[in-house]
Amino acid sequence: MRGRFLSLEGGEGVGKSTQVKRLAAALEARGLNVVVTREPGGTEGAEGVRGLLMQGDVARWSAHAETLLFAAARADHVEKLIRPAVEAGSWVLCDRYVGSTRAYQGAQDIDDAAILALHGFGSKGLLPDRTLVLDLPEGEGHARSIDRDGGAADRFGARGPDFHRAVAAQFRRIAAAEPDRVRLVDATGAVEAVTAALIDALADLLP
Ligand SMILES: Nc1ncnc2c1ncn2[C@@H]1O[C@H](COP(=O)(O)OP(=O)(O)OP(=O)(O)O)[C@@H](O)[C@H]1O
Ligand SMILES: Cc1cn([C@H]2C[C@H](O)[C@@H](COP(=O)(O)O)O2)c(=O)[nH]c1=O
Repeated sequence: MRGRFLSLEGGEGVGKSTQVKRLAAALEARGLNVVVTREPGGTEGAEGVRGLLMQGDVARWSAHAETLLFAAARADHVEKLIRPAVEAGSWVLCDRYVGSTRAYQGAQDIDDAAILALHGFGSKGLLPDRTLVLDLPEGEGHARSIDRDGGAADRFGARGPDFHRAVAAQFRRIAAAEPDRVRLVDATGAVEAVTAALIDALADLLP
């Protein structure tokens, strides 16, 4: 039987990595076989592209070049890991996916239709069965990231508050436009409360 494909999305420091692990444990406790992965990355080739994307100066890549690199990494990830695992019956939990391209590159004026067309070409348009977008009030994710990293930032984290506000707005726009597939989840509570809210937002998919 086919498994399921779920993605966790949201801005910097909202708790995606924390919740992917907790959600995986909760699904495994229900007897499901779970594969945890992330973007950019997840396969050897895509992790190589991650290095190119995350390191260096903010201006190292234009928004257009960045969009192509994310799509190329995703095509490899989908072909070699995500699609085979779902077809083999696993539940794949992905920390970021094409929603992040729509939000982060969309926030740099890359057209949403162009991103989806590229996704159609590179990854045969594979979309998660459910995308869970963790949402925090402005500045809270950044504050959590500073606590976690002590101020060190990659090419995206280093951008200013206007950029991160635009990213959050894009995530909210996507969730409002696709309410059946994409759910906005309040990430302000304690980790246990956020996990419970995520499981709630998946209830109709669970066996
Ligand atoms: N519900 C929560 N309440 C308070 N702190 C939290 C909560 N969830 C996660 N954190 C903490 O916030 C920090 C960021 O969490 P995490 O690394 O999971 O976020 P992320 O969304 O994966 O970040 P990034 O986008 O930068 O990869 C970590 O130090 C984590 O322990
Ligand atoms: C998949 C994807 C990611 N990004 C950005 C978002 C983050 O700033 C980094 C990834 O860092 P993380 O610590 O692993 O969350 O990359 C993006 O701009 N576009 C994308 O498609």
